[in-house]
Amino acid sequence: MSNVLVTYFSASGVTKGIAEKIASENDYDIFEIVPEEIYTPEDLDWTNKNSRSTIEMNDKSFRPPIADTTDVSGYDIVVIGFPVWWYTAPTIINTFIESVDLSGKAIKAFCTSGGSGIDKCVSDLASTYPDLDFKKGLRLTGSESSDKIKEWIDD
Ligand SMILES: Cc1cc2nc3c(=O)[nH]c(=O)nc-3n(C[C@H](O)[C@H](O)[C@H](O)COP(=O)(O)O)c2cc1C
Repeated sequence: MSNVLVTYFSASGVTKGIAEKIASENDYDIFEIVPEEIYTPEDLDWTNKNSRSTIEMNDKSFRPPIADTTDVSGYDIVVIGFPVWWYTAPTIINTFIESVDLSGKAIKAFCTSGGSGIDKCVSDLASTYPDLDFKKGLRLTGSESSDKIKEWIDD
């Protein structure tokens, strides 16, 4: 049996609900990636080119500071959940990835979104971190069966 850690970032609660469900149903440990400065609804306004999220996502080298990190050394599989922002993972996911040692671990990314898929998110992360082992990702809406999610994690 593999040791699984579920990590996630969630700005408005959707990803959080799904991550908590995955962790509680399977008895996995869970870690929330919390920004040092919480995103306000104004920060998340993607229709405003001057909002915090728009400005941040226009500079893919920016790393939004996180309040805390965690020890991933005891896990074989690290799940990373996030909302899609501008067709990819929010850069706070990069902050987290760079704060831990994920080498040798199977990384399983899942996203929630308004419709955008996970594949570009995973390929963007894989090209930024070519030495890490990103497995096939999954876009979740909350209506998927627990079995389907478990199968994806165990695959
Ligand atoms: C700044 C920003 C950019 C977004 N960009 C996309 C996008 O490119 N494609 C998409 O389908 N949804 C996009 N969304 C919608 C979110 O991915 C979706 O609402 C997600 O489920 C929110 O998750 P959360 O509540 O865990 O933060 C965006 C939302 C925000 C705030």
